[in-house]
Amino acid sequence: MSTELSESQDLNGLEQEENGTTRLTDICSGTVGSSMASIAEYYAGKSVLITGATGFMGKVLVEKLLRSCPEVKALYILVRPKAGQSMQQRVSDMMKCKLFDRVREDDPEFYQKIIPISSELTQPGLAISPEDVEKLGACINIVFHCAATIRFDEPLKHAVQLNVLATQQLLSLAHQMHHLEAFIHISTAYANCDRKYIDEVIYPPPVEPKKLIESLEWMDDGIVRDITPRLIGGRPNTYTYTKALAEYVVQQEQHRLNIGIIRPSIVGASWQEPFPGWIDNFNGPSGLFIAAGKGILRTMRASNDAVADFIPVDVVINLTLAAGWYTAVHRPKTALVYNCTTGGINPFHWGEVEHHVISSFKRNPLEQAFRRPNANITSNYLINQYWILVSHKFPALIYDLFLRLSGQKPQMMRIFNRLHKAISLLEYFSSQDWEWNSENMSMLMSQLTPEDRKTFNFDVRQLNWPEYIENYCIGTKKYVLNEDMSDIPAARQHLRKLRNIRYTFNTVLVVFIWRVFIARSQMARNIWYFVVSLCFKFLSYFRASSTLTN
Ligand SMILES: CCCCCCCCCCCCCCCCCC(=O)SCCNC(=O)CCNC(=O)[C@H](O)C(C)(C)COP(=O)(O)OP(=O)(O)OC[C@H]1O[C@@H](n2cnc3c(N)ncnc32)[C@H](O)[C@@H]1OP(=O)(O)O
Ligand SMILES: NC(=O)C1=CN([C@@H]2O[C@H](COP(=O)(O)OP(=O)(O)OC[C@H]3O[C@@H](n4cnc5c(N)ncnc54)[C@H](OP(=O)(O)O)[C@@H]3O)[C@@H](O)[C@H]2O)C=CC1
Repeated sequence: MSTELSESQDLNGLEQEENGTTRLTDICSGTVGSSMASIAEYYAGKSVLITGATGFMGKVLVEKLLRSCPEVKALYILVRPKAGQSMQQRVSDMMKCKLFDRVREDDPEFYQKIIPISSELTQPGLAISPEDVEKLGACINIVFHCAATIRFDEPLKHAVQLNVLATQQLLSLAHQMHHLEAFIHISTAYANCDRKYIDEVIYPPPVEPKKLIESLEWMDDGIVRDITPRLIGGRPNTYTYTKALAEYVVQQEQHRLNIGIIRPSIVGASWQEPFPGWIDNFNGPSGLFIAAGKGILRTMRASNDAVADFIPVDVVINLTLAAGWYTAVHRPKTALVYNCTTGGINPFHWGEVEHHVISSFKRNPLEQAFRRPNANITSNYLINQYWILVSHKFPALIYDLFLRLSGQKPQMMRIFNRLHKAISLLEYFSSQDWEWNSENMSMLMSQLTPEDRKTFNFDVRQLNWPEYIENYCIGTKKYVLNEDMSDIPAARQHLRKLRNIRYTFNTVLVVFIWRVFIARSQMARNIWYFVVSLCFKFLSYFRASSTLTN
């Protein structure tokens, strides 16, 4: 099929818009796209460098590459020793993980393709040995940079060190790679959350990163802590601030490297691959889902009608691999940004999240729940404070009292304090709406062959949210909490016990309040006698009518 290209479009299928946005244009679908190698063919024989491979998204990336691009030559992963475990021990533990079951089935020797490289990203030169630098320089074809600190309460200095400086150092390393074809940087859709409409462009940075890095070098931690709120301005935390700076740092290299930037929104459990519901951490909404499932989280500030922009981890990874392929094959002149979001295509709202999470945990309860799952979200500050008092603090107090009386250590108040800290950091994202342009994601899809569209599916129009949330909740039970599905009948029984305790407690409370009331008020006594005599009259009427009919 031949298609004429307009003057504003180059042969790579890229279009530079007036506002600086670089777009993939659908005009090259069926021209360049059909004449190219498929994604798996492209990765065949390639050596890939991955940072953050031990993290949530990194692991899924490694798994997908090994499973769907079986001819890939080698995956070099930058890993540090951690928590008393050596680098080798960590990598071998990672490969035993259930996530790799399908790859293991296909190729039991898959681990031979994974080559760990010792690296601590906060150190000069990323603490990579000169021999390893040479090795990487000689063989790497594609870099996927996933590593970051994703903590919302990270001190600014450390967040800059890891999210900005390490990115800069990785780019320097990339310059030494003689066969590099693409550098893919994982950012976040919230890097520019101080804006309501977010296009697929790199916005001017809040501060020149070089100047900030120089200033932070001489400032002590106290000064940095004091000026952090002023520096981050409209952003809620150091994470989004430093991710925005990192994008700018990456963009500076766009004329020397082929760059793609992926901006996922709230990354959740897997949708389809390697199996539905894979999740292995408490980050983002997962910890709150679990807290709701355990009956601990009862109230939270969120806007029912705001879009909950979840994106399944397998969708992000499929898009990332497709973007790696596209960047390497088409070598765009400027960095391409992919907003990897669902809100504009297949919106789902926080009110719906609440409904489906709670009903899912009622069907598939977690073990040893504190109370029956029942959480309400509200955008009203006062209502939320009221429920925090009644449904969080009061039960925690009673339970801790019970623990104390039975000679155990109180713990519920501590758990609630941690929950409230997490909520205070997350509420910003659940209380408002953003609009992302995700045209590059749709356009990239149009560049794939029908086969690749299936193997590297990132078409979120097909996502059925209730089903996804159900699998997500089951995933938190199975893979985060390591609970057995065969225990569900016992967990249901436990919920019934909790319901009976609640009924009994409520009845005792009502009788108690009523007794106190009756003792103090003549009017309450009169109402009480009236209700009791009415009941007696009813009873005698029924007795009489049943005697007559007999
Ligand atoms: C039904 C209603 C539902 C409504 C739901 C509404 C949900 C709204 C959610 C909005 C989410 C918005 C996310 C926005 C994401 C932006 C996207 C990104 O780019 S950014 C990417 C997203 N980035 C983020 O999401 C980062 C956000 N998280 C943070 O910044 C921090 O975790 C923290 C500050 C919240 C808590 O810090 P701290 O108190 O210091 O606690 P640590 O973390 O250090 O954990 C200590 C230990 O406790 C363990 N554990 C944790 N939770 C639980 C739990 N629930 N249980 C049991 N255990 C739990 C944990 O495993 C750890 O164990 P170990 O390893 O020691 O053995
Ligand atoms: N999860 C989400 O909701 C979203 C994530 N993102 C982005 O996706 C990327 C991956 O996130 P995710 O997988 O969830 O994060 P994780 O926290 O699960 O993983 C972070 C990875 O970075 C590595 N890392 C952190 N510090 C260092 C260090 N000093 N030296 C070497 N390696 C280090 C970690 O290694 P180690 O195991 O040794 O700690 C880990 O492999 C990040 O760039 C994040 O900004 C974007 C949007 C949403």
